[in-house]
Amino acid sequence: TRTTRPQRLLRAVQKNATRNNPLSVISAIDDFCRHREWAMNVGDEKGFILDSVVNEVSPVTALELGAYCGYSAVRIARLLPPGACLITLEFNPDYAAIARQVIAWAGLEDKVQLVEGASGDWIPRMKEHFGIETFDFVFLDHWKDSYLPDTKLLEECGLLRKGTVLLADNVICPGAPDYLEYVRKSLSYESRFFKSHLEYTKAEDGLEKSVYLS
Ligand SMILES: Cc1cc(-c2n[nH]c(CCNC(=O)c3cc(-c4ccc(F)cc4)cc(O)c3O)n2)ccn1
Ligand SMILES: [Mg+2]
Repeated sequence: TRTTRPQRLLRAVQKNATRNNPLSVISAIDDFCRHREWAMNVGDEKGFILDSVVNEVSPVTALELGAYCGYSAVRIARLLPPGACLITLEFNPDYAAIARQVIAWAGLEDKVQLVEGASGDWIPRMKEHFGIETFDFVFLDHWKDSYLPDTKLLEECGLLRKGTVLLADNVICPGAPDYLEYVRKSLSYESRFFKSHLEYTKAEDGLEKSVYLS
């Protein structure tokens, strides 16, 4: 096929969503993924849980690992208080190019900093490059075997503070067993599982919410 799935997803947004209307962008992507082509966005069911955690935390500084097409960046950024910002890391340049356009269509480019590159390279540079002290909220949605090493890296780089909330997607499917064991056993975290389903399917999945106790 000449176009990629992310390109077809973006076209569906530009066709069916209204500019500067984040909810219409979210709906256009969910409709596309449910009725046209499945794609690995966090989706509407887990997205509702993501929304409730973001509203509870009301983060001023937020980090997302794994932007893909920008769906969860739009879900998060639309709920941020004035002056707050989301930094989202995307490894794949093709995904990043689509995510930038989806975020712009939603009118949220002023609240989102999309950075291309690997989480392991960028996390140690967050403080000096973005002037970030600590993150209030971290959404983990990137390579599942990077969840644990990157969480340890965030700790080591002093980017977590007492009360920082980590929310991890896909802890059942595809799964992040080493991460789950770590946050559930560690005395530095208070962890809770939100049972849900893999986006747009009936397969079991869920989100793990872990509060850093320092
Ligand atoms: C900064 C940085 C960023 C990245 C990075 N950027 N973008 C990603 C994408 C990661 N996401 C997934 O792989 C993923 C997969 C599934 C899935 C797939 C197939 C199935 F059959 C069932 C489930 C479902 C999901 O919800 C997922 O999120 N990684 C990597 C490294 N460094
Ligand atoms: Mg995911």
